[in-house]
Amino acid sequence: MAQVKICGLSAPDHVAAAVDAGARYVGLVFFPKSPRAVTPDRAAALAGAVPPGIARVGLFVDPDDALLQAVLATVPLDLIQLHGHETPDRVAAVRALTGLPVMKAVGIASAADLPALTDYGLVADMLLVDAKPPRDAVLPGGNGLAFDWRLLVGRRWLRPWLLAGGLTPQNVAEAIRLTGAQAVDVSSGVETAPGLKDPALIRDFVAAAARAGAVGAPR
Ligand SMILES: O=C(O)c1ccccc1N[C@@H]1O[C@H](COP(=O)(O)O)[C@@H](O)[C@H]1O
Repeated sequence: MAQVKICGLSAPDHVAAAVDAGARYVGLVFFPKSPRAVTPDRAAALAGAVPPGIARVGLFVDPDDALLQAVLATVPLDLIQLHGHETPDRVAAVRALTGLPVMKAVGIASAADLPALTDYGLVADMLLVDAKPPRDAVLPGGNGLAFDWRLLVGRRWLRPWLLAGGLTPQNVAEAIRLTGAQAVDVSSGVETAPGLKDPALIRDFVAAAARAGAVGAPR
């Protein structure tokens, strides 16, 4: 059964929908340019409504130490997601600073992007294999863009990984079947407008991922 992360939750009913549907991870975005961004106070209230056993993931884009410390002083997080241009050294530094496991996102557009997953696997606790954003994109992720999943066939990395990028209730089963992903991450694909999560789409997504994972090739 594939595990699911629902990212970009910004309202209590989004969190309730993700929890009720069976998500294993919930994501809170601390990147001001995102339509899903939350303040630390709002995030603290949302994180407080997440039951034990579901990981609260804080998503950051090239954060400085001050931002990480300010958020962590207010918001109980279980995992840090780095979704910018953080170097391997910076990933290691964020782990040391926060004392939390770090998931590093790597953007994929072609086979030339795959070695970065090996490099980051040496320092991160988890990997997020996402679509590479277009050059002029405002957001480095959360754009609803998929990549060619066939690039991942037969690949293995040092760390547990999640597949992301343009996943939807309609395509997640095929993505899992092709890549063998044991965990998937979604934001735009369970929204009716940027930042507006839809409980029915969240339910459909988790159900589709669970069904696909039950018959998919585990790794
Ligand atoms: O969701 C955002 O707003 C976001 C902002 C900045 C960096 C990453 C962001 N989201 C992450 O991107 C993946 C893919 O999103 P999508 O499903 O294609 O919309 C998502 O899973 C988030 O982890």
